Amino acid sequence: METGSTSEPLLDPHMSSVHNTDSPVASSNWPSVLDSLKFLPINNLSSSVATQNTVVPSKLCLDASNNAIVTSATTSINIDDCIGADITDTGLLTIHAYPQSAPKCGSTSTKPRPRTYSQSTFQLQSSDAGTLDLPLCNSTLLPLLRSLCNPSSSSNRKYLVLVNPFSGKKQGLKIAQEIVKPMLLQSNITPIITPTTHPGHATELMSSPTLLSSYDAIIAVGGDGLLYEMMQGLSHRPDSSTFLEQMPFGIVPAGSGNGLAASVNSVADKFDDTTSNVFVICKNVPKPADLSLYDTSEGNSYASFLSLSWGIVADVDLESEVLRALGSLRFDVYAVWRMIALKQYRAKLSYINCEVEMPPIGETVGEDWTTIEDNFLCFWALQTSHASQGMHTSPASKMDDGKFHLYIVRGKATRLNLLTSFLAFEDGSHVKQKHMEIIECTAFRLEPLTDNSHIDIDGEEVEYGTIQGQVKAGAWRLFY
Ligand SMILES: Nc1ncnc2c1ncn2[C@@H]1O[C@H](COP(=O)(O)OP(=O)(O)OP(=O)(O)O)[C@@H](O)[C@H]1O
Repeated sequence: METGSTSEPLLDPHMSSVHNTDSPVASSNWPSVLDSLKFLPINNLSSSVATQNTVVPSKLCLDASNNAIVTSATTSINIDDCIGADITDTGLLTIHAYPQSAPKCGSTSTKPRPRTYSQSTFQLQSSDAGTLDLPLCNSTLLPLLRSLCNPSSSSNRKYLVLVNPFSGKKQGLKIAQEIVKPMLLQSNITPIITPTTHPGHATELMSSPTLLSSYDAIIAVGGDGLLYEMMQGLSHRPDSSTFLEQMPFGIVPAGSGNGLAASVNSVADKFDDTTSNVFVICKNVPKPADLSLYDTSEGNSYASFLSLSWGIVADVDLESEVLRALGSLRFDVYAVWRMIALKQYRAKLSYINCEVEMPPIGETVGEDWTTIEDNFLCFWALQTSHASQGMHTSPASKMDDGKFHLYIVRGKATRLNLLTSFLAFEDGSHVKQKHMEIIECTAFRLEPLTDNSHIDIDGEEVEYGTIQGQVKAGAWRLFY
């Protein structure tokens, strides 16, 4: 709870105008029930009886100029931090908020800070000492507060929360039970927590014909691999494109890479932690995000939301599986080893940067495509800003720009060049390095001419050989 607001609150719940009046019910939209209510702040529920005699009841108002709910001369709650509200049978009103922690003393940094739970509870009372009209509070005050927290929310929402219990350090179920569930409940959303029981389970679940009618959103608690499995099921549904346009998705990080979760926090300007990802979901604003579709020479197709890598990045990602117990440290340890035992990878790369009908994979690309054949060390096609937590690999990527950004290091670069790039991925400064080529395109085809690597889509290995991909701009809806 933030304190310190002493100004007289303004009273327009839709914040469209300023009402210069002493009356707490200045707008016709503001429910008249507020006229008949007093709000007794209760900071500590266990001492509520004692405090009722000493705390002065106040009115509840909206301070439009500060975007805050004001409940006394000294107490205001920033609406942007609120995710929900509820009223108990005994008339206790609780507003659930996740304000950012206070900046360190003397700090001028504008970087996002972690959010922690702040509960503001009030005993509702009738202002004329009569009986509290609880049904009226529930039908007027509560919907108003909930709509302030989540303007586009509806009641009775049910979210499927799919959890991979074996992601990363195997914390998925704990995160779902201890962070996701309470925050969704505070937002008046019913979570249906469903653990996966085997690899491929998420793909199977996403083909269910009743998904759309059963849930209002689907939340993945795991690594990028869980969402990748879900996406393969979703992209092969007969109603795939309409389903993806209608169903909102959320990501909660519990894996070792968590590239999409980090990208979401980055574009939402949130501190990169689990609470921020769930907070973004609770604020309930799904937006269009890009998907890409890949075809392989073996006739398979894959949907992807994050990246395709070949060369050293794919080798590090896939071969480091043996070090899974190290969590995200496995990538650093294995990257050092791969740089010592450096390999050259040869390929033909073709790309185009406009809307295009993809040629069949066995046919040559059109004349308007650019083609290069060379030795490479690194080839990384990125769609989002972060390939994993702490790796700002594609600062120029937007969630819905309809583009791949190809990050390429050719074979003539040195070990030192490569090392400086890997170190610079953390803050995104590799984009300034001479040996790092960046190509923006809407589609590309990669034809490996050596068989000494892997192809990795969103962290998962696919068959090795010619592969081509095209971005489908804004093809799915994601909370970010
Ligand atoms: N119940 C399960 N038991 C064993 N493996 C599972 C289960 N559910 C899913 N998996 C597999 O776990 C693999 C890894 O999943 P996930 O991506 O969630 O975690 P991660 O690899 O640690 O994270 P990241 O992809 O971000 O690096 C997936 O390929 C999936 O097939």
